[in-house]
Amino acid sequence: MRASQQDFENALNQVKLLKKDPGNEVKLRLYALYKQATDGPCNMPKPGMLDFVNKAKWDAWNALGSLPKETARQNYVDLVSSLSSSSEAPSQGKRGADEKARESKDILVTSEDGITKITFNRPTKKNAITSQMYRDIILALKNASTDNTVMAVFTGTGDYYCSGNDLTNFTSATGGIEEAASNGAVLLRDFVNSFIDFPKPLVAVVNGPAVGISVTLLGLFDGVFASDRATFHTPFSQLSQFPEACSTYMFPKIMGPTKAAEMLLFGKKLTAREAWAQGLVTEVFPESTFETEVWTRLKTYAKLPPNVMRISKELIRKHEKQKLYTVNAEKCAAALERMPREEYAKALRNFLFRKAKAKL
Ligand SMILES: CCCC/C=C/CC(=O)SCCNC(=O)CCNC(=O)[C@H](O)C(C)(C)COP(=O)(O)OP(=O)(O)OC[C@H]1O[C@@H](n2cnc3c(N)ncnc32)[C@H](O)[C@@H]1OP(=O)(O)O
Repeated sequence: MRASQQDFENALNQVKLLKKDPGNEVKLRLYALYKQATDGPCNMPKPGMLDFVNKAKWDAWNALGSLPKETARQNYVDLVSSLSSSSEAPSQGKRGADEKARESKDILVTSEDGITKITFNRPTKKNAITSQMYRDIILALKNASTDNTVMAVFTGTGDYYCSGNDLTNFTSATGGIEEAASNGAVLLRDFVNSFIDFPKPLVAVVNGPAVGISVTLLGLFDGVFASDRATFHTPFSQLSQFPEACSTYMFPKIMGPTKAAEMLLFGKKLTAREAWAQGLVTEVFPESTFETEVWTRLKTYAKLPPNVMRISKELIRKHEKQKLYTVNAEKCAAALERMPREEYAKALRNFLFRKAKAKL
């Protein structure tokens, strides 16, 4: 099958997220194929002998002669796909071997009655998600995809469901904010893809306030059961960040564009009942009976025929999957290229030093 314009655009985003520098030779080839696919055969005057960089680029493009645009586009997509898989394969192999045995204290994974329960378990930090927790969740979902789990359920320990990304995650990166942004973008892409790909029913038991990525992800869940104590807050503009987890696509679909903008642009915090009225939450329960009622319900659902639920989910998700990957890759690329670094750094400083300021 020929690569479409959309495949080409996905590949352009994919290149920005490569974990390893592919080297000059490959970069020249990518440049040449890109130019051929977009502008056609080389039409630039030859640079002078001493203009080494532009001369090398011109040579690579010119060498493609009259290769048709469509073929160049296909070759570009194929080359990026081979680079993406070769840069990911070794680390995934390694991860599979040593992470399986890892005990995670901040993400608890238990299995009972066909339900794999994945618990944010860092209550002293309101269950903020560290880089390791992202990796633990990717692994937990991968395992639950293939073992005898019927459904996976997320919940939190303590008074919060989850306070979102740990804002100190990338402040200690040795390579500064650029390295932090690049590592964060790759981790985020893999993390969100693991929710897009999860093949079985996925449910959130929102026991308390939810912030940031723990809210945006809910658009990818099949059921969201909330205590009436829960709130839903996405303060992205306040933090100089862009909404992630495909929420720019899913939230307008779920609640309509103006209500989605109220959350994602203006950071309006919703009560559980408001979130239910917008369609983000399936059902709200009184705090006093929340745990008993929800878990009784989920145990009943987990007795439904697993294969039928899996195939139904596949039929529901199938037409959206490619779109979701694209939206996810776009957001990660935007975080790398378009995030206003100064404003973000200022928002982080405000959070990190807020307690000291409050004492003044
Ligand atoms: C690679 C993937 C990148 C994905 C990006 C995702 C984007 C997001 O998720 S954006 C959302 C980020 N989250 C926030 O902005 C919330 C920040 N936290 C707060 O506003 C408040 O802590 C709170 C409203 C959640 C709770 O306030 P409260 O006064 O009740 O408690 P605190 O004393 O503030 O918190 C207790 C303790 O927990 C630490 N903490 C809470 N949330 C976070 C967090 N998100 N990151 C890091 N640390 C957090 C807080 O600093 C306190 O720690 P100390 O007791 O050590 O001071």
